[in-house]
Amino acid sequence: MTSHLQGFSYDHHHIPKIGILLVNLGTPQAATTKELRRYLGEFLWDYRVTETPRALWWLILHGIILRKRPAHSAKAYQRVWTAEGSPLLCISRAQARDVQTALRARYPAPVHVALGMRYGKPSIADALEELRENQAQQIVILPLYPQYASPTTGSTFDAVAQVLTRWRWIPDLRFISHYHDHPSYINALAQEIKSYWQRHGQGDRLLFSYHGIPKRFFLAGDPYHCECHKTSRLVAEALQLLPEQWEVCFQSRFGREEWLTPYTDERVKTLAKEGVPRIDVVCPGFSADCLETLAEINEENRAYFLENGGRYFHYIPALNNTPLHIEALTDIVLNHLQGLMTKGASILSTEADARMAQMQQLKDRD
Ligand SMILES: C=CC1=C(C)c2cc3[nH]c(cc4nc(cc5[nH]c(cc1n2)c(C)c5CCC(=O)O)C(CCC(=O)O)=C4C)c(C)c3C=C
Ligand SMILES: [Fe+2]
Ligand SMILES: [Fe+2]
Repeated sequence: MTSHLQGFSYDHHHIPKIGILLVNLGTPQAATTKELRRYLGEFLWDYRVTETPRALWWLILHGIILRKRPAHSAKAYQRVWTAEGSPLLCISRAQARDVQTALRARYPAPVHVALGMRYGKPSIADALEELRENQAQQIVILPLYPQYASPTTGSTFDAVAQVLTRWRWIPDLRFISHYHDHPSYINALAQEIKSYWQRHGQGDRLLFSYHGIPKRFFLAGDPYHCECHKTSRLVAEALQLLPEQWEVCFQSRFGREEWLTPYTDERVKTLAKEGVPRIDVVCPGFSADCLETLAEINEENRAYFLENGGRYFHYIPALNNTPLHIEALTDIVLNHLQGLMTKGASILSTEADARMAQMQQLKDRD
């Protein structure tokens, strides 16, 4: 079926099939010391994560870290583990399913969404294979890290590129390197916080807590710190908060060197000691609840706050697969798909929109 609107010849069967690759960090397959040793060994061997000379790091990793940390981490994972396994994996699966449903409702060509984990399973290789089997001709890669960081987003790119070195025929590709200021993402955060406050009341201070990175990476030019601050400022503006009502802090430091500051645990203790009775903590850098939010924030930092004289500690859950988050992720993908569709044609973005509408009409006629 061919249509000749606005000078474009458009054959419905030539609308390319789209593959979406959602990626998150990954998680151990069981909350056991043995599996944690394997998982942490893979994760912490990634040069993007440590940027330490290999020979030296091998000695530190195998001689020190992998002796004690796996048992300690296994205990932490056991506290958050569910009947269906790791929360991060369960939630990521639900996100992939729901984004696929939403995209199929909004995009006129066949869409398949696959989930890949940077470390562990399902791997990025598994997910790309799933897209290949579904004959995806164009692939959009969406790492589920709103703020770009080399150890997370950059490492995802490396892993995708590594798999593609074995592909004969490389599809059209689009890599979404960040969405820290996308209006739909900011809106989802602001609405979820507002709705939380409507149900539980609003605290005296809102802490935006992000996973840290070594300060060394920031000084070398990683945009992560800046993007965390921008997300927080945009959400605070959307909520019409005064400067004294919110602050940014960084959690989950690892190793001895200095990381991004202020540290979440120190701020939580200080606020309690200063007599701030109630704080709300939100973690916009985690697209899904995981060990770092469920155990570190909602258990450990809650305890620090209450032990030091704080009265009420409220953790506002991650966006997970809430409808507004799915809508935001779908919007982000669609923005990039429009870019892919206009490839090779010199048309303005308004005309690209018109073409989308035209394709939708073709679909409706089927
Ligand atoms: C959201 C962004 C993340 C950044 C940036 C990040 C950097 C980073 N992380 C480590 C070390 C560890 N992180 C661990 C867990 C973990 N980290 C993220 C996200 C970011 N990390 C998530 C979502 C998770 C949870 C995974 C889960 O299964 O629930 C761990 C493992 C747990 C533990 O043993 O503490 C380590 C180790 C470094 C070194 C780093 C930046 C250089
Ligand atoms: Fe799938
Ligand atoms: Fe981490």
